[in-house]
Amino acid sequence: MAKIYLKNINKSYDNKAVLKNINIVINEGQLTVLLGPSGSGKTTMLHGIAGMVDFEEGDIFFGDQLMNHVSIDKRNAVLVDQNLLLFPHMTVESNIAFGLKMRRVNKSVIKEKVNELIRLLELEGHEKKFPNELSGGQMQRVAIARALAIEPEVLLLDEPFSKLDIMLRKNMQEFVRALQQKLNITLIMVTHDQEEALSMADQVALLLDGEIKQYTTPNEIYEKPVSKEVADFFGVRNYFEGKISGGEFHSHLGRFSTNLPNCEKITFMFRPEQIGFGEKQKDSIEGIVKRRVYSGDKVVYTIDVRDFHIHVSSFIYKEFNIGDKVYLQANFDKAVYFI
Ligand SMILES: Nc1ncnc2c1ncn2[C@@H]1O[C@H](COP(=O)(O)OP(=O)(O)OP(=O)(O)O)[C@@H](O)[C@H]1O
Repeated sequence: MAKIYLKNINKSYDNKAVLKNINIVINEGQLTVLLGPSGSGKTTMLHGIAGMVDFEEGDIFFGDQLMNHVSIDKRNAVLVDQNLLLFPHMTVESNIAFGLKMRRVNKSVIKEKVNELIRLLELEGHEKKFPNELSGGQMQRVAIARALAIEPEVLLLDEPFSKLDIMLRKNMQEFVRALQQKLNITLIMVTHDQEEALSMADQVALLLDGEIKQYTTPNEIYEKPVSKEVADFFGVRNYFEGKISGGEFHSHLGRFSTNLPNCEKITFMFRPEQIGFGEKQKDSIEGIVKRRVYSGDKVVYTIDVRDFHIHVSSFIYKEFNIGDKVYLQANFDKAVYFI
């Protein structure tokens, strides 16, 4: 069911378009990630949903209710960003209870709710601490607990883990994903980190220069990018251009069998892990190892093929040295292509 619908949204700052004709339906009870590089408009979009920024054109709906002129406090969408803004003079408990106190909720109900959130966010033993006595991850969990206390319809997270170190970041990613699934909340998260987006999201919207270029599942956006610019964002390094005629792909690298129909111009896309090393045979690409970069679980090779560079990643058990002659295998029947 659609929870949030942004319809024909446009926004500009100083005559520069920051959001361009955004149309997106965000599903209820799912984790949707707005992904994109710095300056692509992610935060502006999130702030627009929260009611902190007015869109110039277009409509925003929560369910079937038009929210364009509904103020921040009436939207029931709570934003947590990297600054957290916990109240420094209040304990963990008081921070979490704050929104409920403001709403004049009955004291015993507040106590019950706070205890529940302390348990849920694994903050037991920290109830009486002040924010400066907490670790980064604990502060993050308090901020999320405080946001959840008022039972928002939508939780909005803006780069929530960007200040955490890598281990804590991974823990918090797993924690928040599990929490979102357990509570079945609608969560919209902004990040520029593709790994974070792919590992956490039900749906990913890729924003480039104020436009949504693709909006789909993590698997689909990674495996089947709709354009070269989407593929580039996910770090594709190999594009082979050419034409197809008579069951063969003709390119400057040679001719390769394919079952695609004739076509004057086509670009195949291969990730480094989609090209393999093999024996010399029909359709293999002969090249020389120019560079090898070891990165723990794999080695990434740059292979020189007639002045063209092909990037191949391989598990450690296939070891080649600079100057080695190698034969590459690329399956043009299974590859993604752009026409
Ligand atoms: N209040 C503002 N006044 C003027 N320009 C703004 C304002 N807020 C954002 N911008 C501009 O709008 C563009 C998009 O900004 P936004 O913060 O939405 O991008 P972002 O994708 O969230 O980037 P980041 O990951 O760096 O936060 C940027 O060029 C930014 O400089």
